[in-house]
Amino acid sequence: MKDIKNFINGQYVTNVSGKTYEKRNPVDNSLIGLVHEAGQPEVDAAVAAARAALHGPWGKLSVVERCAMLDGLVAEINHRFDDFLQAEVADTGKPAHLASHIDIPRGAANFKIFTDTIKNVSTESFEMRTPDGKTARSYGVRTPRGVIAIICPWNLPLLLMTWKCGPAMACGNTVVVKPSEATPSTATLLGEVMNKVGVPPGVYNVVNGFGVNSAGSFLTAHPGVNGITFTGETKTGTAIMKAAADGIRPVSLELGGKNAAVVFADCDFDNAIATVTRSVFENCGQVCLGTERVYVERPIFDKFVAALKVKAEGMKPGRPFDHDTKIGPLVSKIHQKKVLSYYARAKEEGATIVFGGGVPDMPDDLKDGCWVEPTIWTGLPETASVVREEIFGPCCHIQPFDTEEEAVRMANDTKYGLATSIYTQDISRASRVATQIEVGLCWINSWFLRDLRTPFGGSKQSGIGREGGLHSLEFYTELRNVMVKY
Ligand SMILES: O=C(O)C(=O)/C=C/C=C/O
Repeated sequence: MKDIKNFINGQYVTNVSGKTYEKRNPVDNSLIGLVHEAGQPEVDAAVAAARAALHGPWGKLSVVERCAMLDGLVAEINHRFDDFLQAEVADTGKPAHLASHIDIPRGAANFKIFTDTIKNVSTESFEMRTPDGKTARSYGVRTPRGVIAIICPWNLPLLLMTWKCGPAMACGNTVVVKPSEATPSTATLLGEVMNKVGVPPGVYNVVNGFGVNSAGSFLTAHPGVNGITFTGETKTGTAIMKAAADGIRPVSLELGGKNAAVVFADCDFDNAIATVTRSVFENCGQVCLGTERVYVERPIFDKFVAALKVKAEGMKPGRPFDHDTKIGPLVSKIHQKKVLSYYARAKEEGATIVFGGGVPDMPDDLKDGCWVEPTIWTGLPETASVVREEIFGPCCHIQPFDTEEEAVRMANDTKYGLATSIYTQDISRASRVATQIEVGLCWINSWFLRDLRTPFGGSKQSGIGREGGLHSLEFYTELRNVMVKY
């Protein structure tokens, strides 16, 4: 059984309270280990260590020296690929082939993109004539924002944590990470790698625990935190934004979504089916960019529904390292209960259940896992709960449309604005629709393709700010203007 501790000032520590909670494997509910819950004393210690590290050896490194150290981190994460893979799969239950193609490679790539970017960034400079006939020159200076609180989710634990740690540390900040209580292992393991490559103590800290009245709220309320970056549900984002207001701390928020796919009759049908299958069911539907609303032009509606049903039927659930496993469980019993409540709601509201809608019949040794069936609905109005609310499971509702205007109106009819995918071979229509849909990210004939230099983030209630490439500088640095007269 694992002993999952906090990582503060370069040391693995338990806590003053002695409080622990069980971390169970979502595949079969077996006990993975006990997590030592960080309380106010541990959060205070982590923030103090991060503050001290800003002014220690870390703060004295040049940007090139800092990026060289982080490149060592990239190599060590890749060297310990299997350790991260085992930890991530145990915490989440996701298929090993998914974690080994997405989660773990991105754990390293999320540092590399920023060590490549940050050391090549320049700042602006202007010259002006002064009223007394002399000259004045301005130049920009970027400095680290300070201590960054990183609150990250359970669906892509390593990916989404390093997507924030990468730019934060490359820009010279120090961090206190609060992983989801459901997935503490890879963030905690990363502490070993930080020590191995010589990242000074206090630069990277991990406090494990829950949100409300726990490590999460202690951290976001802490006056020693200079900025808060969060990926997760919109209602938690609202609470974090309120906490950040005290002390005027900036936030970078990537929140919930109710993402649409818009499929026109002229699409490459096989590509549309294959890609929508991924965007609905990948990671058991637990991807913030995933699709839960599918709009299909009427001439191909029946054909599309039938083809997606065949894909859902082929989604064999199973153990992560079984080669024929196509889909894993949800991350926890709590989340399984939430998703099944929406499955029941859809039935009550009169949905046609094309496929799924319940719990798959699993072998006895897996029956106690957090399993749900991949599910497809049709026949509901746009006002139905499963069409309006984020479920975050392997499910979607498919709605026919007759005109481009109708498709855009339905896709935009949501408080969210994270991601959309559009399927058509008419490039003019693709661009026309893509610029009308109110989201932060729009893929055409594709999904979840990621160029890490591009702006990433949500519109409306799906978030604030953009992270990626140079865009991360806005949140992870302070920009100072210096003027000299001569
Ligand atoms: O790909 C990324 O950088 C990213 O942030 C993915 C987010 C997925 C959320 O569930």
